[in-house]
Amino acid sequence: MNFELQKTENLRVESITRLKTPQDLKTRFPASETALETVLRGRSEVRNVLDRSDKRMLLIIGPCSIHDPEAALDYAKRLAALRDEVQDKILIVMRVYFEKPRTTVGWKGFINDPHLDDSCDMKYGLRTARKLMLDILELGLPIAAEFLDPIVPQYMADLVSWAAIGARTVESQTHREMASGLSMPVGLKNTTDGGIQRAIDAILACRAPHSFLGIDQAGHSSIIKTTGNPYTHLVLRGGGGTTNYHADEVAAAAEKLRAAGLSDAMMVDCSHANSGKVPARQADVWKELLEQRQNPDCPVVGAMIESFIEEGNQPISDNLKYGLSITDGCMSWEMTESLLRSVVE
Ligand SMILES: O=C[C@H](O)[C@H](O)COP(=O)(O)O
Ligand SMILES: C=C(OP(=O)(O)O)C(=O)O
Repeated sequence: MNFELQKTENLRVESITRLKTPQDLKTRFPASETALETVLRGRSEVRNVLDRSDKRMLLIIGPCSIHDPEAALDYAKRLAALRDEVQDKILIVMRVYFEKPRTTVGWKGFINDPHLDDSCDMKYGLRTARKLMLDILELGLPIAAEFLDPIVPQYMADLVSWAAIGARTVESQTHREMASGLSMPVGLKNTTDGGIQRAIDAILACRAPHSFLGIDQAGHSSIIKTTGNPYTHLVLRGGGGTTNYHADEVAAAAEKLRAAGLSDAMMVDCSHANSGKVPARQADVWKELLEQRQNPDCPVVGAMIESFIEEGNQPISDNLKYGLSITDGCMSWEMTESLLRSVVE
C-alpha cells in the first residue's frame, strides 16, 4: 500500500460551508437602544434575585424550543403583557431556546435546522434567530437561552440575559469554559441521572478563569481568556427516574452547595424529570415551590416552566399545528395565564 497517496483527513466530511462572521451578522441585525436596555435590565434583575436583594421569584418561561418564529413572537407578545401584570411578585424572562441537546438523535433546534427537513440551513437559522431575539427584546422582554454549540454565543450572547448549560453538557469542559466567559448569569442543570455533584463541580469550574480556543468576532480562531462567571448557579431538573424539587431534596442540595463554599440560591426546573415530561404537572411543581418559599430561608429563588400557546407536543410533519411544541410537551397559554395570575390575586 502506498501510504503517501492516502488522504488522512476529512474522510467523513461531506462539505464545509463558510458563514457570515459574528460581526457581519451583528452589523446586519444590530441591537437597538431599547433592545440593549432590555438585555441589561434583565441581567441586572436576575443578578439581584440570585443575590437575594430582589425577593421576587425568577421565572424562565416559554416554549421548549423555537420552531416557528411567528408563533414565538405571538407568544412573546402575550408574555410581555403578563410580565407587567405579575411583576411585583414574579420576574419573567422568556425561554427562547434555539439549540436542543438530544439524548441520541433528533431535531437539534432552529439554528441547526430551521426548515425542519434536515437541510440544516444554518445561515438562515442564525440570521432568523437573531432577528427574532431582537423583536422579542423590543417588547421589553428579556431572553433566556441554552448555549450548546460553542460558536453560537459569538453570534447572539449579546442579546441574552440568562443562559443554561444543560443536563447533557454540564460535565463538559468546553461548556464550562464557555460559561466562564459569558456575560450573563448561567444556570447549570443537574445531570440526567439526577445527581447534583457534576453541576456543583461545574459551578466551581465556571467561576474560575480559563484559557481555551474559540473564534473572535471576525471568525478567526483565537485564544479566549476569561475571568470566570460569579453568577453561575444550580438548576434542579430531576432525573434518574425521579424528581428533586421537594423541600428535603432542595435542602440537601443547598447543604451541598454551602459545603462547597457556594451560595445556596438555586432554581428548579418544573419540567423535564421533575414533571415526568407531563406538561400540566409543571403546575404542581410550581405550586409546591411557592409553598416552600413561604419559609424565608428557602433557597429556591427561581423556576423554569415550558409553556407555549397549545398544551402538549406533536411530531415534526408537513402539517404542524400552530403554537404546539415539536420537542417536549408544554403547558398551554391558558394554564400559564391562570397559574401566574393566581400569584398576584
Ligand atoms: O428539552 C428537550 C429535551 O428534553 C432534550 O432536548 C432531550 O430530548 P430527547 O431525549 O428527546 O433527545
Ligand atoms: C434540554 C433541556 O433541559 P435539560 O438539559 O435539563 O434536559 C431544556 O431545558 O431544553
